[in-house]
Amino acid sequence: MTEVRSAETFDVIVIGAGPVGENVADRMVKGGLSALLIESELVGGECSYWACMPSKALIRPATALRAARDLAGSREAISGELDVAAVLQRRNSFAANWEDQGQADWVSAAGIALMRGRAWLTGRLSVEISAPDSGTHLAQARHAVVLATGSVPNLPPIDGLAGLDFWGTREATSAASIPKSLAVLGGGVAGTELAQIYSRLGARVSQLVRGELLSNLPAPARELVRDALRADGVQLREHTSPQRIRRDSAGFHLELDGETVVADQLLVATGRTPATGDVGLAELGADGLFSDRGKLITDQSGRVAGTDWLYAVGDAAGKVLLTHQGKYEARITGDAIAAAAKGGFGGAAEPWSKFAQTADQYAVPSVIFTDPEVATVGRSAVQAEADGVVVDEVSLPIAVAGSSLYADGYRGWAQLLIDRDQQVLVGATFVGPDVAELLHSATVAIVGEVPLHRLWHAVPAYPTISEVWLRLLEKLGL
Ligand SMILES: Cc1cc2nc3c(=O)[nH]c(=O)nc-3n(C[C@H](O)[C@H](O)[C@H](O)COP(=O)(O)OP(=O)(O)OC[C@H]3O[C@@H](n4cnc5c(N)ncnc54)[C@H](O)[C@@H]3O)c2cc1C
Ligand SMILES: NC(=O)c1ccc[n+]([C@@H]2O[C@H](COP(=O)([O-])OP(=O)(O)OC[C@H]3O[C@@H](n4cnc5c(N)ncnc54)[C@H](O)[C@@H]3O)[C@@H](O)[C@H]2O)c1
Repeated sequence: MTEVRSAETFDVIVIGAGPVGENVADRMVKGGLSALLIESELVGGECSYWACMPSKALIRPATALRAARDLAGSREAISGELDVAAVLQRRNSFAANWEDQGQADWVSAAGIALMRGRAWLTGRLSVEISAPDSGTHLAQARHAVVLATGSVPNLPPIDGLAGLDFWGTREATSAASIPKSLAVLGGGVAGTELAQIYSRLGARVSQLVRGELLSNLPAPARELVRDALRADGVQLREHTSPQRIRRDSAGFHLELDGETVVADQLLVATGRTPATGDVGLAELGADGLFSDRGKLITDQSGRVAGTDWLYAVGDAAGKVLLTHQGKYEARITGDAIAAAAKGGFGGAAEPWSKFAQTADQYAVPSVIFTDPEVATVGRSAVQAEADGVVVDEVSLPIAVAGSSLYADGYRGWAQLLIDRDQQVLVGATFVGPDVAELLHSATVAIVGEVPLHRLWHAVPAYPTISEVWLRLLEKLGL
């Protein structure tokens, strides 16, 4: 029989100390509850060590160099190439050298109890923790258990792949050196950002995309990113997928229809799935927790269908796989649990209320940190149509005084989607160097449902790239 080393009771238990788990625990402690946070790897999760932080740290120096090259005057001052060792060193510091003491200290200062080990749901409000060095522990929650277990990479069913030692995004974001050649499988956000990074850091990169590159984007946005990848030397192959992959002393061989791509290293970036398959949910014996697509069914407050005690947030909930949106869900869910524990909230939350994750449906901002950047928020034309909203589209190249001053030969594109009946913004896309900081203006307009006739009075400063707003509104007839 397994020896139980401790048994403790907390108001709430959070499984997974990524950015989302940390935030939901913090919010509940601020709401007056005691919280236990359980982590099996590094406190800080995927984002801090193998995703957002190291990937963006790898990208930035090459983007800054390109920006300097695009300006007469600063271009002439450039006398060398990127210092790859310095780029990797800077990346290491942004990944905290893969040590989590700083984050563990934050957890402790926030008044959250931390236990290291793998958690497993054993029943209603009950969790078992297998700690690497101290055996098995039990923990009981009075009010709620929150799953913030993140997501795991998908493995495409390609003949030969499963047995090979290839890179996932973890290896690509933490690599100590740059391979001479890299084959990237996947044309989503991660594959595209990393294809460009590795090309700019000196690898010969081939990117293989089953369908279209960044297929959810409008065509002109995809075209600008495609052009940039090709200009960086990425061999981009769309509408293709390897039938077989093998490895020998010459490297990885990706066998396509009629040709074989050979590369020293292979990066597989073909999407992620919520990490909810290995936490004891199946053994709970509860029905109806999962949708047909294998995702937990959660309500607006993050509570799992058919339960009054189990919640899921962030990648684990599978609604939006982005750090900032997971942290938004964490704030809403944490507040809902704290309020419910005090009898201040029960039942279903009103849309846009303190306890509803309404922005998940209507206003998710997202930035693809390629160069040019792609910044999107809200609904696409396809999503709007599916919601029964008739939209008017307006788009144009970004060509204003601010953009021409910003870079010689600035290339960009912007699109707004307008709800024809309500005359409010429902979606926006900006593509171009440094457009990420434009995005929040569109997010505010969507969340605030600002009428176009009022938006007309939001005057962009001259000369900034934001002037594109004015051109778009003029094109709409204002
Ligand atoms: C290459 C890459 C780049 C990205 N870049 C961005 C970006 O620029 N911006 C952005 O917004 N998003 C980005 N993302 C997405 C972002 O990383 C995730 O959305 C975010 O990490 C989700 O946070 P989370 O806390 O839900 O999960 P995670 O960060 O995955 O944390 C979950 C934690 O739970 C732990 N855990 C799991 N199961 C158990 C268990 N049974 N017991 C105990 N602990 C457990 C894990 O060890 C992990 O630490 C990127 C993703 C990738 C792959
Ligand atoms: N800047 C950011 O915010 C950022 C950066 C990287 C990742 N992320 C997040 O991380 C998550 C994972 O990123 P991702 O790029 O892996 O996922 P993704 O869903 O964006 O893209 C997956 C890609 O893999 C391809 N694919 C899937 N199955 C395949 C198969 N069997 N064979 C060939 N290709 C296949 C898809 O066609 C698609 O091109 C995303 O949901 C994204 O939100 C965000």
